[in-house]
Amino acid sequence: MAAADGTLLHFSEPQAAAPRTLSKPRRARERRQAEATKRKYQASSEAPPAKRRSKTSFLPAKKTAKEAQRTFKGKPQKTFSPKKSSAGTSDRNQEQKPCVKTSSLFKNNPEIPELHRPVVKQVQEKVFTSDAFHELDLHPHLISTINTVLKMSSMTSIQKQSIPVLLEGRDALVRSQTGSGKTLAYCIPVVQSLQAVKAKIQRSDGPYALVLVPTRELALQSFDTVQKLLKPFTWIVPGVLMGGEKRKSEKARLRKGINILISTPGRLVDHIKSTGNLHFSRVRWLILDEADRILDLGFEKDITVILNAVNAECQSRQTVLLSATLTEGVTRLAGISLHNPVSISVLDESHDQSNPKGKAVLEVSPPRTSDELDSFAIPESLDQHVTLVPSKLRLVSLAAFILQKCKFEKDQKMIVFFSSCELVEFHYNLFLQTLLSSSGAPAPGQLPSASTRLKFLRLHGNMEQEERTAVFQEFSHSKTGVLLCTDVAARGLDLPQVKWIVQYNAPSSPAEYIHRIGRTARIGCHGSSLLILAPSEAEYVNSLASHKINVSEIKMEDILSVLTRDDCFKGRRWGSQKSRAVGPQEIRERATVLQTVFEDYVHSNERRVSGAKKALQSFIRAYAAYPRELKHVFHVRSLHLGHVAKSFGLRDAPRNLSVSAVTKRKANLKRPDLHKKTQSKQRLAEILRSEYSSGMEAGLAKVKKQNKHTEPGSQPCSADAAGAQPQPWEKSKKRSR
Ligand SMILES: Nc1ncnc2c1ncn2[C@@H]1O[C@H](COP(=O)(O)OP(=O)(O)OP(=O)(O)O)[C@@H](O)[C@H]1O
Repeated sequence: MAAADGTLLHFSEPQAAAPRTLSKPRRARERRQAEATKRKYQASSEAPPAKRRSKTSFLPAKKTAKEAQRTFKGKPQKTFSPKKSSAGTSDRNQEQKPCVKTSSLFKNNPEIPELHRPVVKQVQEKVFTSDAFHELDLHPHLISTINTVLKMSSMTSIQKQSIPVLLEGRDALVRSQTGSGKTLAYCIPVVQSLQAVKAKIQRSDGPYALVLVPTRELALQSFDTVQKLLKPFTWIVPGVLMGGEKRKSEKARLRKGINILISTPGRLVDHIKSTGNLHFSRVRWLILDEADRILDLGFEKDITVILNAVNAECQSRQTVLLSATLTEGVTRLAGISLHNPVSISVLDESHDQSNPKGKAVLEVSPPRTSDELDSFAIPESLDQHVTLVPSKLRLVSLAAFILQKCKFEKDQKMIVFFSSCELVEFHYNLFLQTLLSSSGAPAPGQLPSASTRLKFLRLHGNMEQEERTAVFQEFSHSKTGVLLCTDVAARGLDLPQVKWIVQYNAPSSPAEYIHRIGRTARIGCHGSSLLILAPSEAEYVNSLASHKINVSEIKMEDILSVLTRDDCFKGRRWGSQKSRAVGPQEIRERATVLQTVFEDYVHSNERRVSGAKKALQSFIRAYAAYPRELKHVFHVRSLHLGHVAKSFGLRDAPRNLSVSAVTKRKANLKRPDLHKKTQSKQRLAEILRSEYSSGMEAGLAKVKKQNKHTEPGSQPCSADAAGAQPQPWEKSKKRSR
C-alpha cells in the first residue's frame, strides 16, 4: 500500500475554542519562558510534553506510533480529559493538544453504490398459540413443572404441533424458525414417555434417550432444560458429554448410568469406541437437534457411527430431527434415519398455500418444493439492516455502532459475529484496551470517552471449555454487554434479551445468516440485526433476497455520526482556528481521531502489530474460503489489501502478505489427494479449511487435538475405522466453507 497521506489532527476540547487575549508584556514573558524551557529540554533527554507532541506529528508513521504511545500512555488525562484540559488554559491547550499523523480514511475509497434491493415477502411463522400445556395429555407433575419451574403456560406453535405427534410415537422432521421453542418440543415428549415406563427406569439401565447437539454450549443448555423437566421424576438421570471435561470422569458417570444422554457427536463417538460399558439396547429416542448445524460442522461421519452403533443394539426407536433451516443435507439425513416420518413446520398462511391453517404438514420427505428449501422463516419481530462500508472505514464504523448502541443507549445487549477466532481475539483486545474503562478516569492508552457502561466478552472455539462456559453464563445473565464471537454462538444458543446482532464478516451461507440473526428476536421479543458489507459486496443483498430475506439500509454516515455526540473524538485541522458546524466534515474528523486511537494502539509495540497482521491474514484466508456460489460477491482478488489493513489498525499492508499466496494455498485444498501427501501439508490444509470457522470444526479440532486441546468432533472419525457404511448424503455434499 502506498504510504499514508497525512492528515494532522489534534484533540481539542469544546472549552478550548475561544482564544484568551493576553497583554503584550505577559505575552513576551511567556515567550521568554517557553524558550528557556525549550533550551533546558534540548540539553536533557527528558521531553517537554507539549512541544514534543507537536513535533512528532510531522514524523514518519513509525516514530509517530512511538510518540502516540507516549501520548496515550504517558499523560492520558492531559491529552483527553475534558475536565483537566479545559481549566482556563485555552491558549496553552493549543500547544498541548496531541497532534497525530494518520492516513486519510476518506480518500480513495470506492464509491458506495445505491442499494436497489428487491423487496420480497418473507416467510413468517406465528410464534405463540393460545393453547395451554395443560390441554395436552401430560403427567400433572410435568405440567406443573412447566408452569412453575419453567414459568410457561401457553405453547408455541411448533410445540403445539410437535408434542402430540411425538407422543404418538412417530418419527419426525421438525422445522421451525430460530427461537421458537424447539427444545421443549422434543424434551416434553421424551420426559413424558420415560416417566411412564412401567418397570421404573433404573439408572444402571443406561440411555433411553440420546440427544445429539452440535456444540458444547447447546449441550449444556439442553441438559439444563431436561434437568428442570425431570424435577418430579428423580429416578430418571440426565447427563451431558461434551468434551472439555476429562474423559475419565465422563466414563465414570457413564458407568454409573445416564438415562437421558445429551452429547456432541464427536464426544459420543469417542465413548462408543473407548468406553466398554456404553450400551444402547434400551434406547427409545434418538434426537438430532440443530441437524443442519451438525452436518455443517462436518459431523456426518460421527452421526453415521452413532446410527450404526444404536442400530446394532436396538431396532425400534423413535428418531426426531430438528432444524431451523431445511438444507439438502438435512433432507437426505432424514431420509436415512427417519422411519415413516411426519414433517412438521409452521409456515404462515400466505406462504403455505397447501396448508391454509398453518397445521402440521404430514409425510413430507423429500420437502415439498424447492422454494421451501431455499427460503427461511424469520421472526416477524426482527428488523434486518445492512450497511455498505468501504474497507478502510470498517473498524471505526463497527466501533461507532457499538458505542451508539451500548454506550449511548440503555440496556443494550449485542452479539458481533466474526469469521475466525483470530479476528475475535484481535477485536476483543483492541476494544477492551481502547474503548473500555474500569474506573472513571481513562487508563493509559484509552480514550477519555472509555466507558464503564461498555462490557466486552468473547466466545470462540479456541478457548478453554471452562472459560467458554463462564462467558456463556455471564452473557446469558447479563442485561448489557457486547459479545464478540465466531459462529460457535450462532448454533442454537439461547441468549436472552439480545437486542442487536452485528455481522462484521458476512456469513458463508444464507442458513448461517439465519442462525446468526436468530440469536435475537427470540420467542416473540423484538430484535434487530446489522450486516456490514463492503461496497463491492452489495450484490449479497440480492443473494439474501433470493432466499426471501429482506434487509433495509442504514447509511454509514448515520452510524459514524454518533461520534459527534462525544467531544473526545473532536479533531481540528492543524493551525485552523475556524470553528465549523457539525456536518460531514466533523464526522470525518472524528472518525479519523478514532481510527488514530486504534492505529496508535496497534503500533504501540511489535506484539500488537504482529497480532493485527495475524488477524488480517486470518481475515484474508476466510475471505478466500467463501463457497463457489458466493465467489462473485466475495472474491479475495477484489480486496484492496492496504485498505483492509487499515481496518486492523495497520498503517500499511504487511509486505509479506499477498492475496495470491493465500489463494494458491487454497487452490491446493481443492485437490483431495493433498491431504494424503504429507502430514504437515494436511495440517496446513485443515487450518486453512477452518479459517472461516468458529474453532469448532472437526478439521481444526483435529489440529488442536495434537496440541492437547479437545473439541467436540476432535476424535478420530473415519467411517472405515468404525466399520461404518458410506454416507449417502455425502455424495452430493457441497464442500463446506
Ligand atoms: N411455550 C413457551 N413459552 C415461553 N417461553 C418459551 C416457550 N417455549 C420455549 N420458550 C423459551 O424460548 C426460548 C427459545 O427456545 P429454544 O431455544 O428452544 O428455541 P429454538 O427453536 O430451539 O431456537 P434455535 O433454533 O435458535 O435453537 C427459550 O428461552 C425457551 O425457554
